[in-house]
Amino acid sequence: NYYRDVNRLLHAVQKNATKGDPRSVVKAIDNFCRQKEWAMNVGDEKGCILDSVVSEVNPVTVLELGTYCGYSTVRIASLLPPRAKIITLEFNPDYAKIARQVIAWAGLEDKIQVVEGPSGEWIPKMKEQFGVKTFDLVFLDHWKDRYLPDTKLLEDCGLLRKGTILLADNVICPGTPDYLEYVRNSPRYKSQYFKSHLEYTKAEDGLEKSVFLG
Ligand SMILES: O=C(NCCNC(=O)c1cc(-c2ccc(F)cc2)cc(O)c1O)c1cc(O)ncn1
Ligand SMILES: [Mg+2]
Repeated sequence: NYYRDVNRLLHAVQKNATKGDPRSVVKAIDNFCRQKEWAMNVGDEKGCILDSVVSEVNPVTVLELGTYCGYSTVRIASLLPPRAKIITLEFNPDYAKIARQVIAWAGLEDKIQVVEGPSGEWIPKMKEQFGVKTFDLVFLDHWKDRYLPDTKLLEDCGLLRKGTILLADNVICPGTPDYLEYVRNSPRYKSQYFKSHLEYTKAEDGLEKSVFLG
């Protein structure tokens, strides 16, 4: 089952990665997923696109929707300036448990807050619970049918500012058609597609980068 798999992924990190070295944690997960068991991390190919967007935005406040094992959380956090923070939401408690341990192995606990529960319930509480004003970068990688409702929720809660970047994984596979249609046709976004492949496979997938225009 899914939980046993993610536990084996954690053991591969603890066996093959150097404690406190985020890039070795990323490498260990990619090697495990290529050689042993596929897992739904953003992966190395799309991960490079994620890295370039994070480096370009240089965000101080990041929201990640969908932590899973913490692969992209570690990838993003390893590129952030000293005081920058990531809040990452995960619905599934088993995934959250593994992610906290992967994040600890990478030594990035101080930059990352893992929050368990449904994104639809937590987004409206971001300001009061975490003292967030607006997000500089949002990485969407959770349930594909939640991308659009959660984006509208972020707008309605005033958590996006002029220039906030939304970066969405899996817009082709598994696909997020309603979200794509929205960000590509709404006058409030400027959208761009980065063609790539589904993690660890040859299937097409890609990231959609959308700038909120206010
Ligand atoms: O599964 C939960 N989240 C992961 C969302 N992510 C995905 O579903 C995902 C899936 C795929 C994928 C692609 C091809 C394929 F054949 C199978 C899966 C790839 C990805 O890159 C993802 O990101 C989940 C559980 C739960 O109980 N509650 C809230 N969320
Ligand atoms: Mg994904």
